[in-house]
Amino acid sequence: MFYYEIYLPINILKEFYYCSPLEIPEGVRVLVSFNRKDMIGICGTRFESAPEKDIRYKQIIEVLDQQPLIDSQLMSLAKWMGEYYYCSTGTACFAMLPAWLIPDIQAEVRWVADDIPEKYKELANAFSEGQAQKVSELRKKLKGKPVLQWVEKATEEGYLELNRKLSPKDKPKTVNYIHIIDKTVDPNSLPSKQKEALQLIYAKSKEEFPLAEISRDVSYSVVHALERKGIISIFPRKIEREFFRFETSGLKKVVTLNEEQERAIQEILQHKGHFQVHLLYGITGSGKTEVYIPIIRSYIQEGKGVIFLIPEIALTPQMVERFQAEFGDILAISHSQLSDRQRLEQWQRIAKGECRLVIGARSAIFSPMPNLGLIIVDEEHEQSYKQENNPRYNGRDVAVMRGKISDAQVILGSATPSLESWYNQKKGKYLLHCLNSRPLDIKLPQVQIVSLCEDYSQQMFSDELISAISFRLERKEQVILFQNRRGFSSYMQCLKCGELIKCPNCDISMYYHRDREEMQCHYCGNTYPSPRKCPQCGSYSFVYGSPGTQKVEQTLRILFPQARILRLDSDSARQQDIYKIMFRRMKDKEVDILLGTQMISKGLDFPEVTLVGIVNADISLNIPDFRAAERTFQLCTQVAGRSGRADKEGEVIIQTYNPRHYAIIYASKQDFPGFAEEELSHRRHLYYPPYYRLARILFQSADNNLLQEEMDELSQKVKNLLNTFPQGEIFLLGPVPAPFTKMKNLYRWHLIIKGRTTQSIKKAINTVLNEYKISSTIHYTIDIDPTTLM
Ligand SMILES: Nc1ncnc2c1ncn2[C@@H]1O[C@H](COP(=O)(O)OP(=O)(O)OP(=O)(O)O)[C@@H](O)[C@H]1O
Ligand SMILES: [Zn+2]
Repeated sequence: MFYYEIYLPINILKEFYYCSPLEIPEGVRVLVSFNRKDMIGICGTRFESAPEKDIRYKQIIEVLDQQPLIDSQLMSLAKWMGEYYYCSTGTACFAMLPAWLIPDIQAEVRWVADDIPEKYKELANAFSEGQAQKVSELRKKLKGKPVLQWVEKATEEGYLELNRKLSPKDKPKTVNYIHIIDKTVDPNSLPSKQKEALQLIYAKSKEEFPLAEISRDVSYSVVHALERKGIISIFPRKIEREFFRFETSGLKKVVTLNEEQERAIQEILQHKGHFQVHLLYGITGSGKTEVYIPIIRSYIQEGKGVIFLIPEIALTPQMVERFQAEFGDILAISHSQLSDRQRLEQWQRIAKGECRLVIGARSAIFSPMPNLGLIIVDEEHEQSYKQENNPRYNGRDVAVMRGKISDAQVILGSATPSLESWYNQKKGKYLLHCLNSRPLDIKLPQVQIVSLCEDYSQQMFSDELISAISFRLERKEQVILFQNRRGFSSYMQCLKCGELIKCPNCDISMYYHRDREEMQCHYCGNTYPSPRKCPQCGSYSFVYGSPGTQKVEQTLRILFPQARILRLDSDSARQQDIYKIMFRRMKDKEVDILLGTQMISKGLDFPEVTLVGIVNADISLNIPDFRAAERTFQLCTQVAGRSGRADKEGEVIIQTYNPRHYAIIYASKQDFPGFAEEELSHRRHLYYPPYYRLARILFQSADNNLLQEEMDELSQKVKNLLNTFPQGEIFLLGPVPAPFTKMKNLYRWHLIIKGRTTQSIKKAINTVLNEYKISSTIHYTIDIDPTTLM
């Protein structure tokens, strides 16, 4: 008998062992029984004898694969994640696999084929004519047989039909099409709206096309009127969900690299073939992509695999487009629009070595790429690399670890590197490569800081910004305005009694969204119609909080009635494909002013944008978080970098109530090294990262009294904890109520641990969790290297 550690998809930090007479390779799926329920797990380490003598181990019920789905390198990575992030190795393993590979044991299957091949005879016999059965029932009937393996294969081969709970993306999609019946009608004979619509339809010069193509310009009722007149028909058509592609010209861009780019490529390729982390610091618009491409090509030519991480695929179409043109078929694009089925297919193509380059957001770091040689993390400072639910990992840090395990080269690139990476470079752990200028002698934009303090209190736009916008509009150039707050206003308060409209679940003021006339909680998503009168005193007059993009848009439309304005934030982004549309309209110069939240801060490269205005730079500065200055510097520098990227000289105006804040001053000079110097000295004095490591234990409960009692007790115990460490080895903050004291109906407290080393942090966490028995009714989560402490 052999004994195996099995990794289960549950977050219990404990080892689970099962036995089997078979020799099972590490990394294959197995079926086991856990708490009397069938569960799929991943097979781990094998032992020749029982880990503990007096325990009777349960047998592994079924082995699902011959070959490991998780290779030894990814398995080492999963184990490291388990150790480092305090998640179970199982949750880490399952984060690496496409959902389709995790069979639903409660699903129903039906025999659908007419013939029965020899190999499935037994399986087919277990079905009565046309009847559906649960996989678990089949297992009972066919005891000891590889039922799950059969079911998976027979489904694949079309003998069985598995009733999966399909995600919406897997369901076939139906869209309305327009079919032109009568091509001879004179549009002028129709009422004006119908006339315009028909002109548009005829102009398509296609007999059939999706209604969506004209739905921006024509209302449905008008189209419907044409249908009633028998000129056109509207019919639904099932369409394949197409694989996500951006239209590309297909033309490779040819650039002559400048000296700095050449040097960076040379320096990096000197270390080719081995683990080494490189930090590519290049100012905005310096052409980092052109540095990545030859390095990637050089790896691919040698038959090695490359993983390229970007923060959010939908927000970086220009990058994807460039890569598509350059690498074509060997490129796999991993993004959230893929259906489970497509994700599986792509995963298989990568594992087979058909795709040598993967581009995707953080989870692409788990791609089963054989012979991995290079990992690139673009915009490595981005918070979106952090996963905020289990396993709570940071894609950038996992990338570095995967590079180490696979002996691959790692490049972290940014115009505003994280202080962690900058510090590692200063210590010599990472190698630094700089791009200090834009190619073709293109100058950085002129930046002006405008103080809102005296002259403009209460005003959204300064005279400086207004006249700069007018100037650019006159010259038919484009403007980007940045306001990092969505909605209309940050709160709504009764003028008479002071009642603030709060979220009942979270006890936080709700945002007012004028477009939908509703109040929204930006933390839990709760919404309700905005009140006409105060729910407390019945008065009809309200004051509104700080303006969001909707309010800015309203003001802009009054100030510049002629301008074509496009607002882009996650409210407007709900309309499908809005980002793609924005991209095209900006390129075709159908937009004069693009207004948006941080969604527009990344990677945009439009040659006609010559003015960037930051409406209020203080939004991110006022958050009570030690990263506030860093975030503000990053956002301001990145947005400012969208201006003047081609031959027309650019300009930036930053409006702020903190004109002398170092984050804003350094951002106005695009001086990252200067900012880093100053910020690092603050961090050192306050024992924050990168000098100390940070961990946060968040305690939550629906019962506030119970939570408080437990936390009082914990703070007594925690006092002793400090004495078990040498002085300065760790620092503890709390337990105290978290800045958001209540969220989604749960009360929240946290304990923040700062430690000089990972080991000290671990020791402290283990003591708190294992020795200070905290009531099991209190839910806790551990966040290592948290990006937010709210
Ligand atoms: N050597 C070069 N000659 C001419 N144009 C170049 C050269 N290198 C890059 N470019 C162009 O400069 C623009 C900016 O390049 P890229 O988008 O790679 O910059 P980046 O460093 O990623 O900037 P950001 O961090 O601001 O997104 C692109 O349009 C790119 O095609
Ligand atoms: Zn809420």
